[in-house]
Amino acid sequence: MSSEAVIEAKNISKVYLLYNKSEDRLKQMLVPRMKRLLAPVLGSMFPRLRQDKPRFREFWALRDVSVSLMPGETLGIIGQNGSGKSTLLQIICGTLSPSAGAAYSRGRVAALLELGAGFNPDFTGRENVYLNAAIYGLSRAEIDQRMDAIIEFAEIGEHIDQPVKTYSSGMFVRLAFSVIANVDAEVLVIDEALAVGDAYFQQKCLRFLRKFQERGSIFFVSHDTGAMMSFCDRVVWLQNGTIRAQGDPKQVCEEYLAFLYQKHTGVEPETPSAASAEEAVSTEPQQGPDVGPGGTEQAYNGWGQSELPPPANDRGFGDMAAEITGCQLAGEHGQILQVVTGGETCEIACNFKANSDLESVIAGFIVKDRLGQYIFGENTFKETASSPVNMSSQSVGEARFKFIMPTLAPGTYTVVLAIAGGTLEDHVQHHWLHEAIVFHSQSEINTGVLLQIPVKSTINAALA
Ligand SMILES: Nc1ncnc2c1ncn2[C@@H]1O[C@H](COP(=O)(O)OP(=O)(O)OP(=O)(O)O)[C@@H](O)[C@H]1O
Repeated sequence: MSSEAVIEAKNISKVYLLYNKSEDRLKQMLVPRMKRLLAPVLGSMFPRLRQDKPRFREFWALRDVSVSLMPGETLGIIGQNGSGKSTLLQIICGTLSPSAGAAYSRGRVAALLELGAGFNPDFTGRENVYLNAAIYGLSRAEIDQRMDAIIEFAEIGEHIDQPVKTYSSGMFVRLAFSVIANVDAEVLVIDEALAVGDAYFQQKCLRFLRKFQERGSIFFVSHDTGAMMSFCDRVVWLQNGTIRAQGDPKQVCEEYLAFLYQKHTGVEPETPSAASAEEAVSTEPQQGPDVGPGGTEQAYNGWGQSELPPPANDRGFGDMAAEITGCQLAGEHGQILQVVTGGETCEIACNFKANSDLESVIAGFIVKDRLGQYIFGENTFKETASSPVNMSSQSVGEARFKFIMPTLAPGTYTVVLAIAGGTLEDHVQHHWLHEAIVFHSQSEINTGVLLQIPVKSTINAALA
């Protein structure tokens, strides 16, 4: 093992023997042995006894792969389905043995691989925490000491005392992640786990992982090139069990995306055209409420007419001199939008209440993707810079942001809402909500970009 690497996999190969029929496996075990026994006696009479025809074909899931993870490094593995990512991780974690090569690790490695791996389905969540944390070397007393933190992080409430066989996949991943987050690991190995949890928990895990990056190393498998680029120091691209490229995340991901794009050329993405986006802006409001894609019909929420729904989640911070009491993402006619496709007129609205006298109130929002990357946002500062909004204690306020929804890559998005006081450069956060609104994009983007905007394209070529 090289002097500094915390994980080193050297010349790893994994070959599976694939049999056409199940009985071939047994024949493969027995027949060559019988032939070897009989050949000395009968071999001269039956020359075919000396021949040994294999009844399987070899499938190389990995072939001569070497990777190392350095201290403090976050290494990403990308690749298409079946490229060997999980196989490599399992070998690194010691849950699968390689056909050739060897993997070593240094320090406490905590892994989140297959969902439910390492959990006993009949044990309760709490019992599984003891089981799992003990595997990572924690004593009973150490686990007792951390149990509250583990339960708090997982946020699965009373389910902690139910058998885990009753858990949803989301609850599983909450508990499993919570354990690995609390065992003082030096290295975390994570296989696409974040794709399973809900949007809130993904955000929470990402906040944890970003903090963990300051002290530990991470081995991270994902199909998500956005995650790789924002999160990893280095990326390895696996293709058919071998390393196709490795190095700078942006460069490797771009090569990978170019490869995928080439593979998919000919499939036209059905994204809204520039014309349809223009229509969305200029369309006159129709009479009565409209239920758009994913919309829930409800009366139009005009200013002061009705209360907005409470925030989807109350995680956040601030001095609470102002408090966000309600919010929504709505379509052009006030219908709440849970699903967007891009190109539709949207409005984010937010109700808030002053808990003390306030000066120069600013409201803002940020749309984040599931990895917590800020995609777009706006605040009211430029509207209020010349005539600041002041509030007296117990008064209420409302902010609205109207925009055309960009065509976002498919997935779940959350909206940060914040009420602050002061200026953009110098302000105090009264109330910041990490995930005040959750919505989903069902666009057809398949080119790996985060979002598409209406673009009018032309191409000219001179005749030879
Ligand atoms: N037990 C097994 N027997 C035979 N083939 C297997 C076995 N386990 C995995 N494979 C094959 O090995 C290849 C690599 O699988 P692996 O799960 O590592 O891919 P992956 O890159 O993690 O894929 P995904 O992104 O879909 O999870 C696949 O073609 C898979 O079918």
